Amino acid sequence: MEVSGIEEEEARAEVDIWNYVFGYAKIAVVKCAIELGIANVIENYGSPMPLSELATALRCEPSRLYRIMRFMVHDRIFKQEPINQHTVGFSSTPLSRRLIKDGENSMAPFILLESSPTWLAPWHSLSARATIEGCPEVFDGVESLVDVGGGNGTTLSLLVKAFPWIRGINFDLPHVVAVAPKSGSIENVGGDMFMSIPNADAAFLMWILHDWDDEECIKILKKCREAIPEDKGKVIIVEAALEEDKEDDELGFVGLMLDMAMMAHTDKGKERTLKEWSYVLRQSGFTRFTVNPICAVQSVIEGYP
Ligand SMILES: C[S@@+](CC[C@H](N)C(=O)[O-])C[C@H]1O[C@@H](n2cnc3c(N)ncnc32)[C@H](O)[C@@H]1O
Ligand SMILES: O=c1cc(-c2ccc(O)cc2)oc2c(O)c(O)ccc12
Repeated sequence: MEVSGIEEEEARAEVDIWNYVFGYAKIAVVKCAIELGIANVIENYGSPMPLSELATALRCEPSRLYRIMRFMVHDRIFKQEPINQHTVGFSSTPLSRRLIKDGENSMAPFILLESSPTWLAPWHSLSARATIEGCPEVFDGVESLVDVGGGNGTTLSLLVKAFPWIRGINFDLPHVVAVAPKSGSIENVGGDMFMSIPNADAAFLMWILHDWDDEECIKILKKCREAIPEDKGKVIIVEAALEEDKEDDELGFVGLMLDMAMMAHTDKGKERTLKEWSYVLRQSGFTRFTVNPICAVQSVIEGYP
C-alpha cells in the first residue's frame, strides 16, 4: 500500500475509534429528545423555531438545550435555518419526524426500548404497516389467520382492517390475552405455542422466531404446520433474512445490529440468514418457501407444507 493510503487509513481509524468510544452519545441524545418531545414541539411550530421559544416550550435551560440541538443539527436530525438577519431557527426533517411520539412513522418506542431494555411500550405494530403496504397479495385467499404470539392484538387488528375478509385469531400466553382489548372481528385465544396453536388458513408470526434457537423454532413451526390445512395452508413470517457476503448494504447492517439486540435481550434468540430459514422451515415439514422484501429490515417469508 502507498504511504498516502496508509495515512488515510490511519486518519480514518482515528475518527472511527472515537465513534466507538462515544457511540452511546447518539442514542443518549435521541432518547433525551424523545423524552422532552423536541420533535413534536418543532413540528407543531410549523416554521423555523428559535432556541428561545423552544427552551420556553420545553421548560429547558437554553444553553444546555442549545448544545443538544447543535449535536442533532450536526447529525442532520434537525435543520437550522435563518429566521431573520440575527436569528436562526430549528426545523423538522424526515429523520426528526421519526422521533415524534405517536407519529405516523415514529421509531420513538424502539429507541426507548433499546436504550432502556425494561421499557416495553406499544412497539408492536411497526413492521405491520410495511407488510400491509409491501406485500398485500400474501393475504389473498386467506379466510382465517392466527397471529401466533400476537401480544395485545395490535398487529392483527391492523391486518384485519386492511384485509376485512380475514377472520382473525390473536393467540398468545393466557396472561397476555387476558388483558388484550376485546374486538368484534378478533377472537383472543390463550395458550402455549409449543403445545398447540388454533387452526386457521394461515399462521402469522412477526418477531417471534428471532426470540428462539433453531430447535425451539422448529417446535413452534411444527405446531403451526399442524394448525394449517395441508392443501392451501401457509405460515407467514415477518423477520429479517440476513444475506451473507453482501457488502455496503446499509439495511443489511441494521439486520446485524438487530442480531446484537437479540443477543442482548434474549436467551438464545438470533436473526437468521436465508440458509438458516431454509433449515428451520424444512426441518418443520415445509417443502418450499418464498422471501418477499418489504420496506423494512424484515422480509415477509411464506412457508408452504
Ligand atoms: C416480541 S413479542 C411479539 C409480539 C407481536 N407478534 C408483535 O409483532 O407485536 C413476542 C410475543 O410472544 C409471546 N409468547 C412468548 N412465549 C409464548 C408461548 N409459549 N406461547 C404463545 N405466545 C408466546 C409473548 O407473550 C409476546 O407477546
Ligand atoms: O430489542 C428488541 C428489538 C426487537 C426488534 C427490533 C427491530 C425490529 O424491526 C423488530 C424487532 O425485537 C425484540 C424482541 O422481539 C424481543 O423479544 C426482545 C427484544 C427485542
